[in-house]
Amino acid sequence: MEALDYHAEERRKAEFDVEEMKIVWAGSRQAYEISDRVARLVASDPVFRKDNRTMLSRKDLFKDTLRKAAHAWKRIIELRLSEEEASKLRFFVDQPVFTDLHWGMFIPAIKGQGNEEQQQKWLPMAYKMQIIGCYAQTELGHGSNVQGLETTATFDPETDEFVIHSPTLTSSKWWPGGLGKVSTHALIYARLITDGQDHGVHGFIVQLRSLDDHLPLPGITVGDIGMKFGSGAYNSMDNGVLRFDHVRILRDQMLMGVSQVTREGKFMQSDVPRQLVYGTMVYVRQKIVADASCALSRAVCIATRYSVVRRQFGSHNGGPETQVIDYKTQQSRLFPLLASAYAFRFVGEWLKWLYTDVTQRLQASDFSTLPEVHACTAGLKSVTTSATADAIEECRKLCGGHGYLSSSGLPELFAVYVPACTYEGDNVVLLLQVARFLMKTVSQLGSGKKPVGTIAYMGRSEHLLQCRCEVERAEDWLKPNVILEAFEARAARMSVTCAKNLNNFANQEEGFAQLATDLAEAAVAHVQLIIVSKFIEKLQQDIPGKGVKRQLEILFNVYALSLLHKHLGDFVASGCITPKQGALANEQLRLLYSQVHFDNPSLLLYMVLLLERLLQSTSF
Ligand SMILES: CCCCCCCCCCCCCCCCCCCCCCCCCC(=O)SCCNC(=O)CCNC(=O)[C@H](O)C(C)(C)COP(=O)(O)OP(=O)(O)OC[C@H]1O[C@@H](n2cnc3c(N)ncnc32)[C@H](O)[C@@H]1OP(=O)(O)O
Ligand SMILES: Cc1cc2nc3c(=O)[nH]c(=O)nc-3n(C[C@H](O)[C@H](O)[C@H](O)COP(=O)(O)OP(=O)(O)OC[C@H]3O[C@@H](n4cnc5c(N)ncnc54)[C@H](O)[C@@H]3O)c2cc1C
Repeated sequence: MEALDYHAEERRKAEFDVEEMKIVWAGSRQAYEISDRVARLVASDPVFRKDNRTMLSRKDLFKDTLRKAAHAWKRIIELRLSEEEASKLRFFVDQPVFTDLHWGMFIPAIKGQGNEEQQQKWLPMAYKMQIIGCYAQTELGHGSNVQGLETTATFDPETDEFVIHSPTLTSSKWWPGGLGKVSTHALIYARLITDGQDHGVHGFIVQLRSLDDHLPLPGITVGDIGMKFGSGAYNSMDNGVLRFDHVRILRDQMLMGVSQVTREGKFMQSDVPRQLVYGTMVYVRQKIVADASCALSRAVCIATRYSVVRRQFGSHNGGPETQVIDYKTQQSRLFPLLASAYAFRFVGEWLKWLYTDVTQRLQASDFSTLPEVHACTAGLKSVTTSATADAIEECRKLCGGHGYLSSSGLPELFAVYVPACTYEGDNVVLLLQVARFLMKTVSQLGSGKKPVGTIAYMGRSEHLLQCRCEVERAEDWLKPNVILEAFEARAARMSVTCAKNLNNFANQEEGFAQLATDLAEAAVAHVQLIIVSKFIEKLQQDIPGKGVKRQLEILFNVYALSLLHKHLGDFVASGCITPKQGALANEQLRLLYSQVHFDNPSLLLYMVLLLERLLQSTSF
């Protein structure tokens, strides 16, 4: 029987309800229906074709992108699509486009940092796309260090204006998406200077190009920064360079929701944390976490299908060669990636809730969860994008030579995805922000301030510092509470060890610099605990559909135990599990991969079809 027919037979036997699994993946029936509907809309529209992208010149690729953006906008208006449907349409168009920054950063920044009048002035034009904005923060000389930005905004009380200027070459704005060719306006971040005093970095709306002929306005030098990694990929985006030569803007073009400058030039810091100026980055980081599961599921879908169809070696008496999916190494490389896609999906769902919650709290001037939201968005963005970028490359390698062909889809997926490890915050820099949050929490343990939320486990560090995992047999590792305690103990012990070692240094800053690598690793342990705990919480929910919950339990165990195996050094070095227990976890992992194999060959195929069917629920 042909392998593919065989699949059809096996697929029919798949022991879980794929339609229900699709809804689990989408988050709700409504979300699934919207995605399915918009996916069909995009797939049936020839304007949105993407099979030619890697063959186009940069200029033709950019023109193609503009055509798609204009057509998409037209379809959104014609069909009166909701924001959620429009967002899905943008997702399925599936290439970096200037609208990402207009809708994803320029508008949210005005909403989050502008006052009422400014929102009423700018948002209607932005929503109608009468103006196109970009988010111009990074400069040639500074990206991670926002407080090091050099562009100046000097208040001139004579004329009630700010003078925007690029004093040095390194102060040139560099990288902003949509800046190179399209944007008419920019939200620029510059040093606010009034009465000779530097008040740090604030946001200003500056018009760059004429709304009549789209030419740069006087004092503005602007252009594209050129080709980027890969052929098609991110080259559909006009990342640009921007310099100001004493450009004058009205005082009310400084975003005044977080701080203000009066007519007399007096700087007023309202009673909100200055870090709200960073709020747009926090918003995008939480979106990037949700997007990671999509990119990862696409790569795993390609690698699974290849692994099922590809045969190599192992032919007996002229019979068919072995499917590469049968190889233990293929399974141990592929299955954790599928499990990660679901893990990132669920933690992304939770993070979206956390972000919505903090937004509501901010409206009531409740800043209590801001530090945790910063740590969670920074940490999860760092860990999920690093893991996803590595996973897409692993999927390429899982597909042999074919994985290197553009037509496999993997090279383009990789080239578009990998900058996610850098933009919206370099992943190492963000981990160090998480570490700062962890050290602050540990330092407050004795103060009686009870840690809450994702850091609550630190309140049980007494216990976690000496507990021993209750694992005598491999199957003990199938208990969620055993896994959770192991991950909590690892995270707590790594943080407390760092905190103790910091005390060996003359000052916190010196200690932080010397122990940065350990601190980053402690941050990863904390973030991986969050992902594991949110997967467990998902499994505690009511999950309808025959066999759906069972499959998710298998995926949870594959995710958690493959992580434990990968970081076994941390777990053993921190003493929370013994080498023997580590070996039992690995044994259980092999059983998870191959338990179907021993039952009977067709069941192995069934496991693969299970993977495929799981993936079908992701690849809408
Ligand atoms: C098809 C067509 C469709 C058409 C139509 C469609 C319609 C469609 C409609 C819908 C379409 C929708 C599309 C949407 C797409 C979205 C995705 C887009 C993709 C993305 C694309 C790419 C975007 C890329 C953009 C970019 O890349 S944009 C630039 C990103 N750049 C960075 O990310 C800089 C990192 N660096 C820093 O963030 C800081 O520099 C630094 C390190 C924190 C130090 O900051 P510093 O001020 O020095 O502070 P510290 O001294 O370290 O800390 C001092 C104290 O403040 C604390 N604290 C620091 N922060 C924060 C903080 N936030 N919050 C709270 N606290 C904080 C810290 O905990 C400490 O607290 P304490 O310990 O004192 O208690
Ligand atoms: C595709 C793409 C799109 C982008 N879009 C935009 C946009 O629309 N708007 C915008 O404003 N910016 C944008 N950026 C810029 C992006 O935000 C920056 O590249 C990013 O913040 C990193 O800053 P940097 O490039 O200056 O690197 P740096 O901050 O100089 O970091 C360089 C290296 O040094 C390391 N490093 C730096 N500081 C530390 C530290 N304290 N401890 C340890 N290691 C450290 C980092 O890990 C990194 O490896 C984009 C970038 C890319 C690649």
